[in-house]
Amino acid sequence: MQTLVLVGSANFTYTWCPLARRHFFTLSVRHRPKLKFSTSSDKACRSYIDEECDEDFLPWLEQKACTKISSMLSIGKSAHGRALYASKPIQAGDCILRVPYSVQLAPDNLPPEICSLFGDEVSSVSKVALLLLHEQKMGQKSEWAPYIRRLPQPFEMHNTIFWSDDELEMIRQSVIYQETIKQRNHIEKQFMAIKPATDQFPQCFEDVSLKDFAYAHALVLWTRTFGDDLFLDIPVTSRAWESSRGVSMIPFADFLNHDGTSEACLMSHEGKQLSEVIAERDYSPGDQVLISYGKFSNSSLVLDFGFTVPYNIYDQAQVELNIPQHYHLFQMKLELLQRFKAPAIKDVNEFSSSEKLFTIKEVKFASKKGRGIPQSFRAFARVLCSNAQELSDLESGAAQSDGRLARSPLKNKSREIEAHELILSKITEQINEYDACIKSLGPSTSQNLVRKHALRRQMAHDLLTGELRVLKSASAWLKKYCATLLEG
Ligand SMILES: C[S@@+](CC[C@H](N)C(=O)[O-])C[C@H]1O[C@@H](n2cnc3c(N)ncnc32)[C@H](O)[C@@H]1O
Repeated sequence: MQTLVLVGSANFTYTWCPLARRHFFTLSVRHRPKLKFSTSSDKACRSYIDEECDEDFLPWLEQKACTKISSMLSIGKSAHGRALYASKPIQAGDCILRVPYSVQLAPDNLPPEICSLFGDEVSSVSKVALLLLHEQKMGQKSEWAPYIRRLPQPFEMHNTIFWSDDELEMIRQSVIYQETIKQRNHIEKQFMAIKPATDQFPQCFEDVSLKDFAYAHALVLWTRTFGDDLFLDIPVTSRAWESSRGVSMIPFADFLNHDGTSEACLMSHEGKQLSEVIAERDYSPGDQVLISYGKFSNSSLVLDFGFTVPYNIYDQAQVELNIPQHYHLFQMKLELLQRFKAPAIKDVNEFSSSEKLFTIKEVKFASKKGRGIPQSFRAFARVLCSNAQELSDLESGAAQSDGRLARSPLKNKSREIEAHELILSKITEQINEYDACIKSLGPSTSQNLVRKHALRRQMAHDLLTGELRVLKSASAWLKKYCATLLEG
């Protein structure tokens, strides 16, 4: 992306785009729709405008907020649903939208008599999900009706929790398969937790099923990305941001679509009690304005947002190392790894299960250090391949340095090769499985596929090919590393 604008201050909190805590944001212009240009730029950007939504939505929201929200953006239609387009020339530094907290939907919008019945186990996301269902049930009487009816319908949602068993089978190879099941279980537990309270208000929640709740939950969704040290424990939401009011849905701003290469982000300004987006560059009328939801891999995107991008530079793959309990000096190695608290090993249970999932990112072939393959993974393999004397050397080496075990190449070259070949063999196994899985997806052009299934098949393809690309990059680097050691 191009120029960056410094807009941060102590009063800003940056959410929804968790990594963009760098105090600068950019907006990007992509997928400019084919416009029928006329002499008037105003006319030019009208051909893709969602007339029905554009005419009443913003005036309604501005009236509710008692303030101007945007004079520069129009609501339009894109290949990815609703989107925001520049309606007039925008210059770098312009504030293109500003949504006060007062017109954001947060847990405290739920009637207090309902909220007071919830225990701590009911999450903020579940509360906002219930709020959506409550407002939906009120129909036109809801003060949020113009917003609620513009939210995607269940049939438009493609998060993996909504995939059928057959569809999920397409991605069994990916860690997303298990994450999807975990997320379904989480939603079910949340539903059980809210039910005693909602049962007391049949007028508001009668007939609300787990399916309805899962739909509303996915619109707000809080989850954690996994396997990536950078993202661990950082909340991710599908249409919601987090502010001092808790997880909040921000009407209008949530019509912005995602571009992973953009640095753009929506900022919440606690002092002014509003969320805003500042333009960092000029826009012409008709440009679609996109922001980044975060530096997410396709696995995060498909799980949390229900879409993938064809080539995702943030893709990553998980490799599992299963070590048999009878492995040479198994207990001694586990004890050593635990004592030195290698980041790869979190707790005793993980040790005794003898399994570890490592997250790999794309490795540049020319990279000297093999950036992308976690150091913890290589250290783990080094420890596993060492004999008793070498373990003792590793232990004293760690104690004398920064306390981290086996971070440098093993002195014994053939042992270093053995450790990396162990990783390589796991990755090769996985590459073969991914290859087979991708082949079994069948051709993308099959006439027999209904649109929904074709879309999900394409997502499965994007997901698997991205993870395969990452695995292959690691494999190529490891082969080169071992060959160099052999030659040396
Ligand atoms: C915050 S909403 C953005 C507005 C949305 N298009 C709508 O119609 O309301 C996020 C949703 O938009 C869609 N979306 C956003 N960016 C996308 C992209 N780059 N590719 C595909 N779908 C995208 C996905 O359905 C996603 O769950």
